[in-house]
Amino acid sequence: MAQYTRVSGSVGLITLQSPPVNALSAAVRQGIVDLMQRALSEPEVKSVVICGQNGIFCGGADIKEFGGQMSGPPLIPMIHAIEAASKPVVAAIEGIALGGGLELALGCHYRIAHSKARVGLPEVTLGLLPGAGGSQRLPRLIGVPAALDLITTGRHVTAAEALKFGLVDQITDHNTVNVAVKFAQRVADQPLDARRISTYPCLCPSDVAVLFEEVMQRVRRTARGAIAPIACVQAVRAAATLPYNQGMERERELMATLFTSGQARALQYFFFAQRAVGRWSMPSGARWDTSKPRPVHKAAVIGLGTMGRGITVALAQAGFSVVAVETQEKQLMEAKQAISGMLERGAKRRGVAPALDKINYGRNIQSVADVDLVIEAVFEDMALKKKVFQQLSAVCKPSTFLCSNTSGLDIDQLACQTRNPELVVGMHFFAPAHVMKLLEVVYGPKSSPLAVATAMQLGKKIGKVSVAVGNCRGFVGNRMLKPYLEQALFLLEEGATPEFVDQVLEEFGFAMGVFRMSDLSGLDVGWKVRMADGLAMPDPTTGQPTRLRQGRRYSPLGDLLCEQGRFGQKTGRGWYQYDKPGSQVAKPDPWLHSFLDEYRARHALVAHRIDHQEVLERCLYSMINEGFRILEDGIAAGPEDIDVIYVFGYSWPRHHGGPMFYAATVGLNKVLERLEHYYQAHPDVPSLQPCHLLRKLVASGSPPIQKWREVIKKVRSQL
Ligand SMILES: CC(C)(COP(=O)(O)OP(=O)(O)OC[C@H]1O[C@@H](n2cnc3c(N)ncnc32)[C@H](O)[C@@H]1OP(=O)(O)O)[C@@H](O)C(=O)NCCC(=O)NCCSC(=O)C[C@@H](O)CCCCCCCCCCCCC(=O)O
Repeated sequence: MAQYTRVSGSVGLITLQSPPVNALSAAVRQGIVDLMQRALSEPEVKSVVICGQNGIFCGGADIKEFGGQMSGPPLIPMIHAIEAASKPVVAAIEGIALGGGLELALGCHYRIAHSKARVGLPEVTLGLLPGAGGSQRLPRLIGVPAALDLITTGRHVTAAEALKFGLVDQITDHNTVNVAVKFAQRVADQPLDARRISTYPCLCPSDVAVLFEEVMQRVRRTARGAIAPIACVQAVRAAATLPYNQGMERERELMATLFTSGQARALQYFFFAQRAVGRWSMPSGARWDTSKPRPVHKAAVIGLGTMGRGITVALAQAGFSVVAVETQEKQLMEAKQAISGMLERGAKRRGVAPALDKINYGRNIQSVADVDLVIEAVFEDMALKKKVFQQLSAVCKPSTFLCSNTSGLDIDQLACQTRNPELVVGMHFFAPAHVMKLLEVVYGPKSSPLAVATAMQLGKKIGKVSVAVGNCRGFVGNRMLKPYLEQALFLLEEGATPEFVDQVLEEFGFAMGVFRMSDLSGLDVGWKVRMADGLAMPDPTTGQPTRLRQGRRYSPLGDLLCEQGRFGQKTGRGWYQYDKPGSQVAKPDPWLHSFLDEYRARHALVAHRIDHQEVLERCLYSMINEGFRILEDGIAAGPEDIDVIYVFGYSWPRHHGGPMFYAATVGLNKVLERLEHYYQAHPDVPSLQPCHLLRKLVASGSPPIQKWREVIKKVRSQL
């Protein structure tokens, strides 16, 4: 919807009204078309201002409409009509002008922005391109290099940057609509020919062909199989090389391909999934909208290893006072230096002062007595963590929230060490903690909704996408990783190489295949966990068959490498070889290939040809199967939670939507059928046995992912 008022006698003011972001729904587009006609037909009206209600210009096309039948006036002719109008039209940009919102503003003859406004063309993040003329007008207005940057990254720019680009004509700190109205009055009689961007020539640098080639190569390298960034470059190339009308035709063709693509559907699903995880719920019925967080002013971090340092930086950068504790003097000094460096580099990048004074360092746990919330980040050892929680419970004020950054240990056991177990939750950060967006907030059986709400809010304040999950070994992310890693090792036993498995996973879109990732994070990390679990013991000590543990197939390959001191990048050898310890360039290692041959011979394993499909299906479907088990167990409330965790925490390619969305795209019946096939071939691998919920969903006709929660509820109520 849109509203029309006449202001100052001669200005027609059109206000977009569609909360929360004034998206260009069919009703809004209809409103604009009707009200533009009215403004143009009223002789007293000499110029027009378009603005949005509640201090927000426009968040772009209404993404919710994309899934269904589009109705109402189309955007492109609407914007053309505005540009062709005989009276000046001024966009008054407050808050945001994004996507179709900015394209609307580009169709206006002038743009006035509030100094705090942000503008951009983020369509690429939704699997689209700026398909309402944005790919053709923006390069004509601000030049090809800047337009390529904005359109291929989808980044939002500040009003100041927009002014520098020439994207807006003026910025103001005052009431933008009032300033725009005055401006509209001033330009009422000005000729409009020079204000219609579609008539501008597209100014290109002399080496434009080289520029496009370079950008295309960069985009292909970083897109990890996403098609929209490539289409964005092609659309801007059309602006640079073709007359406007032909460029628009090319934009339409490219958009038509993207609009109906699976990638666009996945990315749009993911847009809403990211927002849905904020509306958390617990099996007890506690919810985000009925649980109030308590404010946190001062926090503490215990243990300043890699994780503790990153968490300290994230808290300080967000303005929290932090007490950072490390008991060993030498480690404390090293940590202080490292944290200061991280803060200084971050501040330099963002053009602000480093938040060094937000942190007080100490060696004594007593120094956290008055904080509101503590995040324990000591070594991943249950006995050690229990001791720390006992100390914290004795030292801190009774209302202090005690959180653990464990990546998978039992939160309940930690809660049991404290006086107030209801104030204990997991806050599982991902390394590097000041960079990675994901935070798993883990509630145990005793955690209160207050503690969950507080940790979720703290996560939001430090810029994380926080997902509330239940307490189980590995929580959501690491629990699903286990069958994935396991399958990768089994594939090596059966004849694959690390390079081949990684190549398949990287072609699928992971930033790194499983073995390169394992070399990066260090093979010894998992080895220590397996030792603690009594799994990684050499046979003579336990009398266990090498390839069987607790009645299940087990691959000791990772343990055998660790026994040889091959811990990955840091030792210069792992699943790959590196020029020197610490080097990041992974090279296939002939030693490893011989080692695998000998291993197979020793265990009478006959290598068979493993193809692309088998790698993908076994690695991904076993992980997805665990995802269904997690939903069945109530550890995650819905598939969106799992998908957000995987995209933000495990580099799952966003254009595949996340593992659960991917399963829906592949078809649940196909996933089930392939798991059945592999389980039959490997009956000693329980993670390949299709879980009950997956069977139930297939039996219910494989409903769309948005309806899974209903089936999950039924399955859980029958447990
Ligand atoms: C706007 C934001 C920055 C606000 O952030 P904030 O943190 O304040 O709030 P939230 O993110 O939580 O959002 C609040 C609330 O609003 C919902 N929402 C936000 N934006 C939209 C939107 N654009 N549409 C619908 N809903 C929106 C959000 O979901 C929240 O609600 P919820 O209930 O979920 O909590 C931030 O929200 C943001 O970044 N928004 C997205 C901005 C964006 O990406 N805009 C671009 C949209 S795409 C676009 O504009 C496309 C246009 O270029 C062109 C369209 C042309 C269409 C032509 C179609 C041609 C088709 C051809 C097909 C041919 C086929 C054939 O030939 O057959």
